[in-house]
Order: sequence, then C-alpha cells, then structure tokens
Amino acid sequence: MRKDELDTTPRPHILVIDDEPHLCELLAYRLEHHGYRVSTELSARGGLEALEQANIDAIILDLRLEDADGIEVLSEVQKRSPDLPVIILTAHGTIETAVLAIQRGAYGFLTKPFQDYELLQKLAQAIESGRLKREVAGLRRIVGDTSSDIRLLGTSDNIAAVRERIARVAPADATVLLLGESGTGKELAARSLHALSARKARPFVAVNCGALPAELLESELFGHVRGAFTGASRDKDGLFAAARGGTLLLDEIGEAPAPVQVKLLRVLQEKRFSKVGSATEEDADVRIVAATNRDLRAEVAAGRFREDLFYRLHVVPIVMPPLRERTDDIPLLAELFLRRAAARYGLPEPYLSPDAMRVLLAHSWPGNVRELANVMEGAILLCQEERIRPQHILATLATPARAPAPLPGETSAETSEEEPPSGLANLDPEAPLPPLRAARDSFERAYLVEALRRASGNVSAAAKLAGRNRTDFHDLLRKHGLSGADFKA
Ligand SMILES: Nc1ncnc2c1ncn2[C@@H]1O[C@H](COP(=O)(O)OP(=O)(O)OP(=O)(O)O)[C@@H](O)[C@H]1O
Repeated sequence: MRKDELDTTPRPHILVIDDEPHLCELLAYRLEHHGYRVSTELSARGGLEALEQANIDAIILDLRLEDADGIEVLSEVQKRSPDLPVIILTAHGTIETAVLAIQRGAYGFLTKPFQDYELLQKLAQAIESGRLKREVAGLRRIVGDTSSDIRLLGTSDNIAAVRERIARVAPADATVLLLGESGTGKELAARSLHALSARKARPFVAVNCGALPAELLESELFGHVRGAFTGASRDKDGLFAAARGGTLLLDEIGEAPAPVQVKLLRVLQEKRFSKVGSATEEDADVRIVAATNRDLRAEVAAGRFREDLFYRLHVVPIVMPPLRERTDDIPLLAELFLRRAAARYGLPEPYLSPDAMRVLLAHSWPGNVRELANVMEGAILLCQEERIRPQHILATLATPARAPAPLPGETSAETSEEEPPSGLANLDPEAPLPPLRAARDSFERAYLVEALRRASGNVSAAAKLAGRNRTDFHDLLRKHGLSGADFKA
C-alpha cells in the first residue's frame, strides 16, 4: 500500500484496487496531481485490508482481479462501509457486469481507456454523494420517524403556497414538474407528493437522469430482456417495474439523453413501456414526478430538450422558491439543522447569537436549504462553546455574506458585543476537538472563500494567492461548490 504518512493536507483519500501495476501507478500519478491522496492495492485482499486501516473517501475498483471476483469485492466493501462510493473500471464488452455492479450499489463506472476529466468528474460526484448519503443516514437514525423527514418546513408565504399546491395535486395522478434551483427541496417535495397520495404504501423510486449514458439509463428505467445487448444474460426489471403502484421521480430530467427522452414521451402518452430488446408491452402504473434545476424552456429553445416531452411533463408545474426569497424561514430551518447536527455528533446544542443570526439572514444562499444545512453542521463543529458566533458561520459559508442588517428591535450596540468575524476557523484550545476531516474541510472552504474574496472573484489571481495552478484550484472550488462569479464586485 502506498502511503503518504507525513501529508496532513485535507485531501480526499482514494483507494485504487486494480491488478495492473501500471494502471495503478498512472491513476495514482494523475489523481495526486489533482490534489487527491491515493493508496493503491493490486489484490482484493490487500484492498479490503487497506479499507480497515485507512479512512477512505472513495474506491476505484477493477472488476477483474486475480484473487477475487470484483462483484464480490463490491459486496464486501458495502457490508463494511455501506455509504462508501465505489467507481468500477471495466473493459469494453463487459457492460453487463458494470450494470450488475451498479444494481449492487456501485456509484458509477468508467470504461477503459477513459479521459482524465471523466475520472475527475465522476470521482468528485462520488465523494459528494458519499458525503450526502452519510448525512441522510445520520438524519434517519436521529429522526427515526421518516414521515417527519419529508415535511417541507417553513412558515413563509412562499413555502406555505408550495405545501398547499402539493397537498392539492398529490391525490390526483397528474404528472408533476418540480422546478427550482439546486438545494431548494425538489426531492423532498416529490417525497411529500408521494406520501400524500393514494400510492403512499407503494414504492417511491428516484433516478438521476443525468448520471448514466443513454443505453444504461434506458436499461435502468425499463429493464431489458436476455440477449438485448452483449452480455445481457438474463431478463432484468427496470425502475418502472420497481416503482409499480408508486411514484417515480425523474430527477435532473433536463439532462436526460435524447433517446431516453423519446422513450419517456411514449410512456407518458401511452402509459405503457417495453423492456429493452422486447416487443411485449407492460402497463406503466407509476405516477411520474420530474425535477430539474435547468430552465427547460431554454433547453427546448436550444434544441436540447424535446418540446413534446416538455408539454407532457408541464401538466402541473411547481416552482420551489430559493431560500433568499423566503428569508422568514431561515431562523426555523437554522435551528432545526443545528439540532440535527448536534444530535448526529453527540454534541450539546448551542444557541445562535443574534449576530450569527444576522449573518444568516444577510447571506444570499446560492446553495439554498442544502447550503444552510451544511453551514449549520460546519458551524457546530467549529463552535465548541455554548453559542454560535458570526465567525463560526463565516468560516463555513461558501459565498461571502453581505453586511448583516440589525435584527428587528435591536440596537447597533448589541452588534459590537461580538468579536469581529475572522473568516477562518478558530479552534479553542480548551474545547473538545471536532473530527479532523470536518475541521479540514471547513478550513479549506473558508480559505478558498478568503482567497476568492481577496482576488475579487478572479480565479487565476486567487489560485496564484493560494500557490496552486488554475486547474487544481478549479477542482477545489468545484469540490466546495464555489464559483468565482459569486465574488465579483
Ligand atoms: N423546506 C425544507 N424543510 C426541511 N428540509 C429541507 C427543506 N427544503 C430542503 N430541505 C433539505 O435540504 C436538502 C436539499 O433538498 P433536496 O435534495 O430536496 O433539494 P433538490 O432541490 O432536490 O436539490 P438538487 O436539485 O441539488 O437535487 C435536503 O437535505 C432536504 O431534506
């Protein structure tokens, strides 16, 4: 196992399991160049041992190993670390095995030879997905009752109007199109629709239409019959069958490949579908909910999205308001996420100082409710005292806060009671330490924010300040969901 014991920089740790030494070397070289920490193992046994010893963020696994079947290794990894994302490496002509791996829970696959950008993109997505899975799993454990997970919380008129619309359309079987920026709660809205419908006892299934190439997505959605393509050795049901009687969320519908758009149009028109490679039609007894953060009309105008499919989906559109348009909800949501994060980490629940609340209210929340949840989690880890101050918030904010306004009924004297925000993590030597990885991530993010702020959003200048090349710096920004544009003027 290659180890880099002296390295303490906050880099995601990738484990590569592949029996080709040359490929291992190459992957390690490429990934390290892009800021990852890499361990390589040539055997399944070594890989599983490495998993026990190190804190791994993602695995790149070749399905053909000398000492084991890759699918078995995948199962073993999942038994040990169910939320750890695994990217499968396949050779041409083994797509069936890759599909099987994805059905068994692999995050995605890459066909050799692959381009650097494909690998880097997939890896960044896989790491983020692992993080979210852990977050969701944490929430489930705490909340226990999943019904309270699916409520769209908030008292603002905007969110109340969305809840009312959902309640009104849920009992009907009409197709619903959820529109809104990332993190505004589209998936949560889809779950609410399902829970309030007559289909609630049946499955709710979500699929990301932008994550798979067309053929694989088709097979995922509709299933396939034996012999439908090379390696299809038996019949397989798809997600339309899995969601039978329930609700199917077609997430990121704006990114669905053109051939899949054609097939979906047919299902919406005829309520019937057939498996890939089969002429036999089956009933599509599912309620379709689609979601996108893209401007679908613009996608239609640009010729990237079928107009006829757009109209079929646009039966009941529901627009999820961005958080900056419902700031009334910020205090309630902030408290909720603080409570959940405190419970997840077994920490006492701090309260939000008025100045910290002012910072929350002044922020523009480009990442919406998801960003607020992440910021509250970061703040609680940095805080280590009984109240959350502005610097705990500022250190975890992805984009700079605007100048905070006084809270209603407060005098400006109360503002001066707080220390000036430092913008960087400030660890108290007396308090218990947060987990290293969380502290590193928070610091890295705060550092990037500060660099972008000083460079007024000019990425090249910020990269220079940070002593990194532009590509690496871009990767870091992507990892933290940051954009130079948010820091301009
Ligand atoms: N009104 C709300 N009340 C409570 N939690 C919310 C609310 N809105 C969003 N969330 C939480 O915020 C996070 C992001 O929500 P969700 O995944 O539904 O957003 P999305 O719009 O589907 O995002 P994306 O477009 O990136 O997929 C989730 O953890 C969700 O539970």
